[in-house]
Amino acid sequence: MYDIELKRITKTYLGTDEPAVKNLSLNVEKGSIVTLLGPSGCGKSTTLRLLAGFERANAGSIALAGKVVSDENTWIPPEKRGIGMVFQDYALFPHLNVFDNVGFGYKAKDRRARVMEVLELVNLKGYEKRYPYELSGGQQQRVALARALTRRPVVVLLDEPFSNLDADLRVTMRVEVKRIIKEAGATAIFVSHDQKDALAISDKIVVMKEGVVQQIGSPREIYQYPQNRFVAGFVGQSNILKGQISQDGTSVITTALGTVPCNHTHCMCAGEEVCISIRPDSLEMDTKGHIRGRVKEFTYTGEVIDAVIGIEASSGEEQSLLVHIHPDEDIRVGDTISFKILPNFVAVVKSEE
Ligand SMILES: Nc1ncnc2c1ncn2[C@@H]1O[C@H](COP(=O)(O)OP(=O)(O)OP(=O)(O)O)[C@@H](O)[C@H]1O
Repeated sequence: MYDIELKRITKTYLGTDEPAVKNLSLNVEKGSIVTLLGPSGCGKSTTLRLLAGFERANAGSIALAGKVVSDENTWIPPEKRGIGMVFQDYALFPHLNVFDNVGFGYKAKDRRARVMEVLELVNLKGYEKRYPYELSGGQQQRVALARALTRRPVVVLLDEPFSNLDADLRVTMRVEVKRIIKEAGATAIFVSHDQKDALAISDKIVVMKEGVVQQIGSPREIYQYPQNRFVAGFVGQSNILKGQISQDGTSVITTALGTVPCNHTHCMCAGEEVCISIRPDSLEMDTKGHIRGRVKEFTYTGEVIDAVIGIEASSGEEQSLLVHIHPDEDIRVGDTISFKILPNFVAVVKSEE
């Protein structure tokens, strides 16, 4: 059962030529968390606004919990769509305390009990009488989320909810927000331009560029097996190489750096010329490895060493590869290092999206 069904949605704003969203189709299963991920201007906020009913699509249909809310002949206004929203700046009412913010617009008999229930869910019991200015950024976000959940919405929409939080709090709130949404049993759509947020929080990620969906998949699918060059470069780092599938059609690709193993064998034909994406994680230092190169530069980040390795290609030219090296290794610029390639983070990618 899908809680959200978008069918061939197109939206062109008045006075513009190019659609902000082109022919977008997406089904979201009940209780799952989906992130719309992409660079600025890719159409993710427009998609959220179409779902909320703040904008109307030029073509296509939108159904929520099995009921059409927008198509050529149907228009259900935002307040009747059963949607909870969390805005980027939280949009709390400054003159209302936490209890009244969370209970705002909720007039049912169980108001007190329901507000206390959601406050407990977001771990803010005891904060009912505080005003927004008396709360930290993370607490304000919890209030915003609680308010979005009070009316038991079919769908919760969250627009860049982590962008105002500092790095540490962001990591904590990713885990917390996911827990809260799952415990509430809500179906949620996030908008984000941050790949780490998207990978951490989502059941499914929709990668968008210029209004067009590039790939829909689980975080693991998107990271391990990006379908095109854009996804490979936008979600994480990647080395893109040209290669040729081996003539016997096995999962081996011949490149200027030698042969590369690849587990992801979709759309492969023997002898086909392809592009491959090799994540920096799939190159492992190994004295017996057949790829040898010279350290050109590196950055120590604590978790990993980001190194650029210059490798002599079969053409005689030097090719640079981005590699993640264990932070324990004591490498210097100019060192010669050998690598082997692990197939798990190698994918054939389309060059055109
Ligand atoms: N009200 C509007 N009128 C005209 N064009 C608009 C309007 N809102 C957005 N656009 C255009 O539509 C395209 C998609 O914008 P949208 O806000 O959906 O992108 P986004 O991916 O959410 O970007 P950001 O991350 O910067 O918010 C952009 O080219 C933008 O300039």
